[in-house]
Amino acid sequence: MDDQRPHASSPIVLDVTGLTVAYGKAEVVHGANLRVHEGEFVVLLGRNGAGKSSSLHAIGALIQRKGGEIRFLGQDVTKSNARALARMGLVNVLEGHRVFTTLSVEDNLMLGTYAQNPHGDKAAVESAMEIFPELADLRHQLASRLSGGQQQILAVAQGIAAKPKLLVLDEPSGGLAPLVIDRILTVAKTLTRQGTAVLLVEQLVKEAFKFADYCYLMENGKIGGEGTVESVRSGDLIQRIYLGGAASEQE
Ligand SMILES: Nc1ncnc2c1ncn2[C@@H]1O[C@H](COP(=O)(O)OP(=O)(O)OP(=O)(O)O)[C@@H](O)[C@H]1O
Repeated sequence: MDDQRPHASSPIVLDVTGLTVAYGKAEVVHGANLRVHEGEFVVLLGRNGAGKSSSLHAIGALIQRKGGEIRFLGQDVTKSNARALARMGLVNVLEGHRVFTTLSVEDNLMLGTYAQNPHGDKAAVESAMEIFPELADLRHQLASRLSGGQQQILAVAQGIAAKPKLLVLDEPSGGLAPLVIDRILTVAKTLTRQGTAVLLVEQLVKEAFKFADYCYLMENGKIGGEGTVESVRSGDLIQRIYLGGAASEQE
C-alpha cells in the first residue's frame, strides 16, 4: 500500500502505534495506527462517535492515553505533555476552538505564537496575516466583531502563527459556509507544499478529498482501512465511508 503513497519516501512526522484511549472503564480507541509524512495532507474519516476526536486529543496529549506509542519528528514523545508537543510544532486547532473575543485579531495571533516563543513572535503574526490577508484588514478589530467564519479562519491562523510542523485540524467546517472551509483547506494545502504536515478530521468528505493525499477510515475505535484518496475513491472503502455515515449529508 505504501508503494502508492506519494509521500512514502518523505520523513515521517507523526507515527502513532497501538493508540488506546479510554474514558474511565469505557475504551473508545482500540489500538489505532496512523502515520503522517512531511508535506502530506492526511484525512481521518469515520462516523460520529468512531473515536476520531479522542484520537486527536490523545495524540496531542490533551487527554490521557491508555496505551500506545507516539513518535513525533523521529522522537519518542509518548510521555511528553501537550505544552512540550506544541513547542516541538504539533499544533491543534480543535473542533469548536474559540478565539479570545475580548482581544483584537492581532493579539489573538500573538497568543498563538507563545507556544514557540514566550516573548511572542511579531514576524510570525505578520506572516499569518500574509497567509490570510482578510485578517490583516481586521487586525485591530475585536474578535467578537468577527463573523463565525472569520473567527474560524482566525483560529486556524492562530495555529499557523505557532509555526506547525504538524497542523491538526478537527472539523474546521463546523457548520460554516462551504467557502470558509474551502479557504481554510486551500491554505492548509499551501502549507503542505512548504513541508508542513496536515492531519484533518472532517465530515465533508468530498471537500476533504479535494485536498487530501491519504485517507484513514476509523470504525468503532479502530483504523478499518486506509489508502490514497485515489485508491479510496475507486475502491470498496468509499462504500464503507458513505454507508457507515462518515460522510456528511451536506455535500
Ligand atoms: N469526555 C468524554 N467522556 C466520556 N466519553 C466520551 C468523551 N468524549 C467522547 N466520548 C465517547 O467516546 C466515543 C468516541 O467519541 P469521539 O468524539 O472521539 O468520536 P468522533 O469520531 O470524533 O465523533 P464526532 O464526529 O461525533 O466528534 C464516543 O462514544 C463518545 O461518546
